[in-house]
Amino acid sequence: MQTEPIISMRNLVMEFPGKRVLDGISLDVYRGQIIGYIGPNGAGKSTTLKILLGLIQDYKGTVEIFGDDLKKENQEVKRRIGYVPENAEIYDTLTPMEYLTFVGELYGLQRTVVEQKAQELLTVLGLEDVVHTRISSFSKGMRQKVLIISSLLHDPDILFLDEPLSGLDANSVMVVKDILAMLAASGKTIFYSSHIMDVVEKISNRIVLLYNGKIAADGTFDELKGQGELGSLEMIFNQLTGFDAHEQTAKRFVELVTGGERIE
Ligand SMILES: Nc1ncnc2c1ncn2[C@@H]1O[C@H](COP(=O)(O)OP(=O)(O)OP(=O)(O)O)[C@@H](O)[C@H]1O
Repeated sequence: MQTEPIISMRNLVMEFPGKRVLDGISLDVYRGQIIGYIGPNGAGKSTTLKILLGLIQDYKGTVEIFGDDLKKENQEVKRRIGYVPENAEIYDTLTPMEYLTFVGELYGLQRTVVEQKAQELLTVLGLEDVVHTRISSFSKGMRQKVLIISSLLHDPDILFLDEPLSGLDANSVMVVKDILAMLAASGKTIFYSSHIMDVVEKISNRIVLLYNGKIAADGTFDELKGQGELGSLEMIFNQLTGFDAHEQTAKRFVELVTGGERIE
C-alpha cells in the first residue's frame, strides 16, 4: 500500500538567464524507494537536487518534502535529509574526525556521540589509520568515504546522492551499494543521481530519466526495458536520448587529435 509521498514535485520549472533547465517536472517519491535519477550532462539533475535541498529557491511550481512546502522555512526538514554533493567543499585543513564532529554538531548532535560514531564509521570503511590525518593528503576515494559518512551521521530519512561512487575502488563500491540497499530496506528514501548506468540499473528500484527539461521515462528497469529488445540501461539511455552517434563522435575526435588520416 502506497502512503503519502515523501517527496512531491508539481510542475517544477527552473530557469537560468536565457535557459529553461527544468520544464514542468512532476514526481512523487515514496518511502523506501531508491530513485536512480539519470540524464545527459546538463540535463538538470544537480539543479533538481539543489532545489530539493533548499539551496535554490527561485523555482516555479511546488515542492513538498514530508508534506511541507519547501518555500516555507522549516529547519526540521533539513535535519531529516543527508546529501553527498558532486563537487564537495570539504575542509582540507581538517582531519576526518574534526570535519565529522563539525558536521555532526551542525546537525545538533552531541560531540561525544558524534566522535564515537565517526570513529566507528571511519573504521568500518577502512580509514581507521587516518582519523587524525589532514584530508588534504587523501585520495579521491578516501574523501568520498568521509563525505558519505558525513551525510549519514544524523541518520537522515532521505539521502540525496550526486555521483556518490566517484573515485571508490571496486570493493568499496560493493560495500556502498549494499549500504544503500539496506538503508532503503529499513525505510529510508534515496535519490541517486549518477552516470554509471550499470550501478544505477542494479541498485535503483525506480529509474527516472530527465531529458530536455522533462521526465522522459519513469519506471523499474524491467518496465523501461519494455519488450526486452534493449539489454542494458546504457542502451535504453542512448535510445531515449536519441543518441546513436558515439562511434562517429569518437572517430571525429581521434582524427582531430592525431591530425592525420580519416579513420574508416
Ligand atoms: N547557477 C547557474 N547559473 C546558470 N546556469 C546554470 C546554473 N547552474 C546550472 N546551470 C545550467 O543548468 C543546466 C543544468 O545543470 P545541472 O548541473 O543541473 O546538470 P546535470 O544534469 O547535473 O549535469 P551533469 O550530468 O553534467 O552533472 C546546465 O546547462 C547548466 O549550465
